[in-house]
Amino acid sequence: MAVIMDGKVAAQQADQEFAMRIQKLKQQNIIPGLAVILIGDDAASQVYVRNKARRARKIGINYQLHRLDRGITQEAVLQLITQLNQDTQVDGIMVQMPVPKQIDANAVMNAILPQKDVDGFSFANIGRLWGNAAGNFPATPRGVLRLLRDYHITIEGQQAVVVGRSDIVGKPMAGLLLKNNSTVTIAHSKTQNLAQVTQQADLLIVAIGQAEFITADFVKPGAAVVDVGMNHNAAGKLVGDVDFKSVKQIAGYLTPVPGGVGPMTITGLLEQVIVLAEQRATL
Ligand SMILES: Nc1nc2c(c(=O)[nH]1)N[C@@H](CN(C=O)c1ccc(C(=O)N[C@@H](CCC(=O)O)C(=O)O)cc1)CN2
Ligand SMILES: [Mg+2]
Repeated sequence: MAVIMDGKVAAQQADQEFAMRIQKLKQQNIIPGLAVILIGDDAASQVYVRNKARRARKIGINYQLHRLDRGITQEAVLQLITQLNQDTQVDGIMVQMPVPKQIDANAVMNAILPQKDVDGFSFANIGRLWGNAAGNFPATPRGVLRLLRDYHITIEGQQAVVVGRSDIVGKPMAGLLLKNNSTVTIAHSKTQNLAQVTQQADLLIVAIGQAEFITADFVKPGAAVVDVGMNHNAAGKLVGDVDFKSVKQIAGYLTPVPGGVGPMTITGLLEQVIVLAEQRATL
């Protein structure tokens, strides 16, 4: 039976560490600032943004939410970003995804100053990730790495398979695993013989957006399996991309949904904000 990697507990522990780091910054008169832009009324986004606000404020981050109407123009969003780019109290800016159709997500993300782009979605930061330079990297992959480390799971030299190639999770996850010396394969919906590929994985990271798709026959015995998926099954229950019941019998480690990667995504974001404020403190 797999060890269940508890993202809620790991996130609480991280928050304690973050609160202490922020205390130190406050002694230097630095308060980490995070500005979140939420466009429209996507129901899931409202929940995530609320969770971010609660955790950010609890540890002492100066959190500001900018709620924009679903019909807002791209120009108005860019104007707000310009204003936040210039605000010296704001260390990090992020635009909650997804955005409405009239907004060009790439244009918006690239308008954020690379050093304030806490999501690491701008081309400048993507280049830094793959160019092996220091930069801001996406929250979910950061959170996943932290969770693996908290459970003392070896990353270096291991066969890692990332299933999914999204810009938010799959690609940056692969980049960060490579940076940490895993041997990395990216598989996706067009991969042939997917089970044969995933069966090689010591670290299996799944982000394909298909409810309970990865069953025990995809998993190497003893592997660490990380489920990034969030789907609603036929009964309306929140489930991951991994079939928890069967995979639990064969994996060495497994994340639940909910309570696995989700809370660690917020951890990854908060940590990036604090790192940026710590950099400001050294200026
Ligand atoms: N600009 C960004 N947009 C989005 C990101 C991102 O990192 N940057 N990631 C996701 C949404 N997300 C954070 O923004 C996020 C998703 C899920 C959770 C979470 O805590 N999930 C809970 C379940 C919550 C529920 O009941 O629905 C869990 O898994 O336990 C936090 C943050 C897409 N957009
Ligand atoms: Mg998904």
